[in-house]
Amino acid sequence: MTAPWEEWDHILKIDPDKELPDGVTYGDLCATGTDAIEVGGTMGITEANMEAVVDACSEHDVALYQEPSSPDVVIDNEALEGYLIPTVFNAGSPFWITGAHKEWVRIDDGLDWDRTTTEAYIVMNPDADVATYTEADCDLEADDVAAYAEVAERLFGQEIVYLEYSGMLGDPAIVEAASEATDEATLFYGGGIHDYDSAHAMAQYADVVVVGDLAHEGGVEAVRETVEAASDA
Ligand SMILES: CC(C)=CCC/C(C)=C/CC/C(C)=C/CC/C(C)=C/COP(=O)(O)OP(=O)(O)O
Ligand SMILES: O=P(O)(O)OC[C@@H](O)CO
Ligand SMILES: [Mg+2]
Repeated sequence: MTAPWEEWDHILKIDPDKELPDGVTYGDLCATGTDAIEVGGTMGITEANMEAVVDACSEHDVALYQEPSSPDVVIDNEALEGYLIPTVFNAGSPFWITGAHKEWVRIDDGLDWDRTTTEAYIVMNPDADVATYTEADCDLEADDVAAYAEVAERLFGQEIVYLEYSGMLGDPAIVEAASEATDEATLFYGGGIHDYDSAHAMAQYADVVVVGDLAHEGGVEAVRETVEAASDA
């Protein structure tokens, strides 16, 4: 059976702790042509702000996924297609690799495994909240990244490898290296995509590009351009 993300080119990541630009609604963002909305962020995430965004998007015809940053913000909402759970391969503490996951399973006894998948994160921008939060070792060359991607796919059976440059545009040569190192896994790229060209540059090598801050800082047209670039690439 094909997983949904194998068919995707573009994800819009909405951070429930951030405002939308003036005049932009969640409905407008859902209608940009993106393949899926991922609701998540690192700081300031609560069950309440997660619910609010999921409810606002649920009236629109787009696949909705939650990407929780910790077990206590996972919500049980029928509008969700599924849960994409990060595990940070280059984290400084095992808590962000398997520890938080163990706590989640220990505390919650009704997990919906059929709708739950992990994302094997490789965090690349040392200045991003997610890097400080997980104490990630971002001092990685292309061959390190390629090796992490291969380990994620081959040794850990990860369906999704996520190259995360949150807040900055990454190096296309590194995205290319990760792409060459993966075969079955779907490669997500996220970070700094702000227009057609930046989306196109990353989508040449990544299977799926993730656009985050632009949803909060740009306009609907800017997001739409990135959707077009991802499908053209
Ligand atoms: C086990 C469960 C349910 C959760 C744990 C999940 C893990 C390991 C989370 C650690 C990595 C993390 C915080 C992922 C969240 C998604 C993400 C990277 C959002 C973008 O981060 P930034 O752009 O740095 O954050 P802000 O935009 O909020 O500053
Ligand atoms: O916010 P930006 O920089 O677009 O990054 C997108 C996403 O990868 C963040 O988790
Ligand atoms: Mg961000």
